[in-house]
Amino acid sequence: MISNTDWKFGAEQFVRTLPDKVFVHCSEKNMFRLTLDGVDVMGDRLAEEVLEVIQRKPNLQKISFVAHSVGGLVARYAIGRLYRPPKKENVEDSTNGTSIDDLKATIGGLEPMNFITVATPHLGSRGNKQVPFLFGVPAFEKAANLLIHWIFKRTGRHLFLNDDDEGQPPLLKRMIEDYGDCFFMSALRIFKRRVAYSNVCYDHIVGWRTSSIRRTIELPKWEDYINKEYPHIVYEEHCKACDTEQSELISTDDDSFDKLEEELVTGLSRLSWEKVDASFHTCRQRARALNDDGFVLEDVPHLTDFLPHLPSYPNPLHHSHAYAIVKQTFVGPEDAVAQNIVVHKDSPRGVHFRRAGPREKVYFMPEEVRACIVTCGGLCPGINTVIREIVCGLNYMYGVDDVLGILGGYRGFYSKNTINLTPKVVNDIHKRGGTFLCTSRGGHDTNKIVDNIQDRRINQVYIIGGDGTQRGAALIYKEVEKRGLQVAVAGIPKTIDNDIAVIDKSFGFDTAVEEAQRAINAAHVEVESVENGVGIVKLMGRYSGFIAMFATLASRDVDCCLIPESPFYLEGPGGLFEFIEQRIKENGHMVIVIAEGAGQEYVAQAMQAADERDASGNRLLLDVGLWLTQKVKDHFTKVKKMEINMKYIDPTYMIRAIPSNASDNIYCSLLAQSAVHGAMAGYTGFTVGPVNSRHAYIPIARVTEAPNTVKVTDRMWARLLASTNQPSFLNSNEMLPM
Ligand SMILES: Nc1ncnc2c1ncn2[C@@H]1O[C@H](COP(=O)(O)OP(=O)(O)O)[C@@H](O)[C@H]1O
Ligand SMILES: O=P(O)(O)OC[C@H]1O[C@](O)(COP(=O)(O)O)[C@@H](O)[C@@H]1O
Ligand SMILES: [Mg+2]
Repeated sequence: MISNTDWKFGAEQFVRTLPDKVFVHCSEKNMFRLTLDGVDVMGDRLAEEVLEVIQRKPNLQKISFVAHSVGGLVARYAIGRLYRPPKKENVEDSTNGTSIDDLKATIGGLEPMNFITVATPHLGSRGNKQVPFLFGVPAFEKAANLLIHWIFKRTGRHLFLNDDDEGQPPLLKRMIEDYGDCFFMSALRIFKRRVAYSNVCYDHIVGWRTSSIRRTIELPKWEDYINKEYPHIVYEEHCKACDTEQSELISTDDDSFDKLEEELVTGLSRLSWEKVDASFHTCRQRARALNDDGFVLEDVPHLTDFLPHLPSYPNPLHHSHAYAIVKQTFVGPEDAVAQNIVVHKDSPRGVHFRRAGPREKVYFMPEEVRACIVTCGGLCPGINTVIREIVCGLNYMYGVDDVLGILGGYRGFYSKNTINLTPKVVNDIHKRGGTFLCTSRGGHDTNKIVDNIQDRRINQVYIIGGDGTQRGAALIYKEVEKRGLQVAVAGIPKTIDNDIAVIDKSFGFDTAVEEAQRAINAAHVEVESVENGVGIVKLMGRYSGFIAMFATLASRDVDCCLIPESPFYLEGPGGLFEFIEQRIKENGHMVIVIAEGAGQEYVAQAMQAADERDASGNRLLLDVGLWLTQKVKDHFTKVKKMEINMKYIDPTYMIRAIPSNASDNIYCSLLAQSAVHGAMAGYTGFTVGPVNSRHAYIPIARVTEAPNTVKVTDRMWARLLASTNQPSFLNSNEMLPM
């Protein structure tokens, strides 16, 4: 849905692009309920408004119209009123004696240039699938025809072609001729270009045919068309003027044939039109849907979306000796990464993301780049590797040497201190855990951050952080776009919990799983060495139990794994106590791994704790490991009168604080390089990450809209249950009192 604000924004951008050359007036005379007054009444108002503007701005020479929806019809009516025919008294050309038009026809005295309509119902809206939300059901369309004037008043009658002012033909029919003192067609004809933009799908009010002035039988070959620059444009056609006589009208017995509609198509086709079909298939960012095979590109924004005249330069990698031998140095402009790689023979190709990597052209001169890096949220192994590789990647691959480290998370943007990051400064940091730049939660103020970006003349922002951080990055990108700044915003997803959607896994997760083995192993050694030993290991995982699940699967020493996604209960048949007893009897000991977010409601109940939040708004977790240890101990000593040896290990922060392992180090380097390539190539508002093992640029909203959680209905969880043979706690709905 395009709103008033969107148009105002577009107008501002247009003026910004051509300062002093254009004046844009956004019509104000037909707002709100005034839109119900009828196309003619609104057209008269618009004509008056245009004349007032022309009077106020005597230097104007040319005029163009950009009109949306019914506004396109109103504008067509208005130009019919504003048309000024060529002056009659033609001047005699003294050189060859021929007569020439000294003055051409005008629109209100100005030279007509572009007449652009966007989703305008040129053929009206009655029947024949012209209003998609009526689903093409004739009964609905007939009912709408009868009822429309109750809702949309006079405008409704005009759109449904059932107006008959004093026996005159419907207005839209009158508008395909010069009619009375309105020069509808003459006016439209004298514009240099007429352009009709239409939505191929997902426009529930104005169908594709009526907005693109086409007959049902005229289906364009969308599948053969590719627009590399604007992927949401799925077809463009220059239709020449076609002067068909009314008698030659195409006629058919088909029910859907509507004579009046046919007359409108024929009438308007007497003029040439540029027709542009757009598809915003997923309603997310830029996306392109090709009609036949269901290929969808969920694209990321590019700086040229809002700075169309940004110059580009050859990628310096053209001259890199390292890349000289690579067969394909640059990623192809059409390369995409499929989100789903398991498909059926006939299934649509589905969602794809733009493949990450270096591009032929870059939109920054290396010496003009001032980049900054910020790290936010909790720690995670590998952050320093990402920082190091952004700095080195920018420097070694693109010759950028101005990189600032923002200290202490988002709030570091407001502090005076930054640190200059050079390859030398960051040379060894990947060997250390934590973040060289420090981090924080909370303190995100979009406007203040973007003010600082502007003040410091930063033009590339690399933001390393989890879901909260990426939400903040999306706001920064939006504000940058609103201000029209040449600033690329790149997000690098970080979280030890692996709770970020779309990407295969987050960096540091592997390291965490590996490190968790040491704690599990310690617990196992401890409980094996005593009688009736029960070990509990708490691992991180606020909402997602991935670390617990993978650590359990990897270790094989774990008897039971508890995660937030799979509720458990303690007492009664199928409960945890029963299982512990059984395992102790069988093996003499047992090990439980519990993710910190599991069973929180029980702990909160037991401790009568209030719902507390951290500075970022994340729920503060209660210590479920401690609670469970106490519960198990109480149950066996007090109820079962059985001596057990409890060992509780909480290695959470120890795991998070270590440097990344070898495979995470490589992963972090690739992430950083992909981010650098993306920003240099002018992409912005993106998160980078591997999708089915290939790095891709993903719209930020896609990774933040829902967290990645363990699907207990997937085979992976079944594998875990099979490996531990623990209860599935599936009858947890019939939970017994704790
Ligand atoms: N919805 C949000 N909008 C803007 N900024 C946010 C949002 N959620 C979190 N942030 C900011 O992102 C940073 C890190 O968020 P947090 O949730 O603590 O960690 P993580 O990004 O690792 O999930 C904090 O500075 C916080 O203020
Ligand atoms: O104590 P802190 O530093 O606030 O962090 C604790 C939380 O951070 C996490 O590591 C997740 O951090 P993020 O939200 O930054 O990804 C959780 O596993 C844990 O619950
Ligand atoms: Mg988070």
